[in-house]
Order: sequence, then C-alpha cells, then structure tokens
Amino acid sequence: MVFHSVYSSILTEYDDDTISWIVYDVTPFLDDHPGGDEALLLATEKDATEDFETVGHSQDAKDQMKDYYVGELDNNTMPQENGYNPPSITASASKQAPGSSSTNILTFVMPILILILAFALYYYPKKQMAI
Ligand code: HEM
Repeated sequence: MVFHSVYSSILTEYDDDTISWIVYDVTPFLDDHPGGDEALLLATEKDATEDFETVGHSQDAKDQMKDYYVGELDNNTMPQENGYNPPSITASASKQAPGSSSTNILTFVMPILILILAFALYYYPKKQMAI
C-alpha cells in the first residue's frame, strides 16, 4: 500500500498495479489523530505509504481510514514528470557559421593587439624625447 497525498488528502496505492491511488482527506482527522497533526501534515503531498507503514498502525487505524476516503485516481491520468531534455543539435545547427572561426581568433588576438598598441603609444613618445 502506498500513500500519496494532496494538501490534507492522502492517497494510497492499490497493491495491484492496474489501479492507482486511493485518496483520503485527513483534514477532519488532524485534531484527533493520536500521532498528532504534524505527522499527518508531513505525509501530505507525497508518497506517504512508508510513513504510515513504519508506524505500524493497528487494524483499527486501517479500518478508520475508510472514514476519510475520497476517491481514486488512475495513474494513467496523472501528469508525468518530464526530466529536462536538452535541445538536440541538428546537423545544420552543428555546422559552423561562415566566418565564425575567424571571429574566434579575433576575439583572442584583438586584446593582445590593443595591449601592444597601448605599450607602443606609451613608450614611443618617451623614446622620441630622449633623442
Ligand atoms: C488516514 C490515515 C491515518 C489514520 C486513520 C491514522 C490513525 C491512527 C491511529 C488510530 C493511531 C493510534 C494507534 C493505532 O491504533 O495504530 C495512530 C497513531 C499514529 N499515527 Fe496515524 N493514522 C493515519 C496516518 C498516519 C500517517 C500518514 C502518519 C505518518 C507518519 C501517522 C503517524 C502516526 C503516529 C506517529 C502515531 C503514534 C504511534 C504511537 O504513538 O504509538 N499516521 N494513527
């Protein structure tokens, strides 16, 4: 049995894989839950089965769940989480644009040229004055 939950609702999964989630709204039970409201709230909006099972709830507790039963959700209708898919590089996009390699060289060479020019302009007039 797997718990899942939405806000103060808790969903449990049927053991058989075909059906998906049983939804429980535990909101009215928050104040009365022997384990405290915090335990319930921490079990919402996630798969809470393990939380529920770990406590080792009694059969009474399991029977009590039907009082909070809301309905069922079909897994197939649940939105799927999609991981990030980086855009694939198409053959045309992977081709270098014309002139792009010379642009790369310029990016590297230009600062050096500017530096050499700056030194030249700084030292050349001094050299002239010394003569
Ligand atoms: C509709 C769902 C739930 C129902 C009806 C329910 C019911 C109960 C009941 C009747 C008890 C008293 C002990 C017993 O009879 O087993 C209990 C205890 C407890 N429950 Fe829940 N519970 C629910 C969900 C949860 C969840 C999701 C958690 C998450 C951890 C949780 C944590 C606890 C804890 C910590 C205790 C105290 C155990 C102890 O002190 O021995 N319960 N619950």
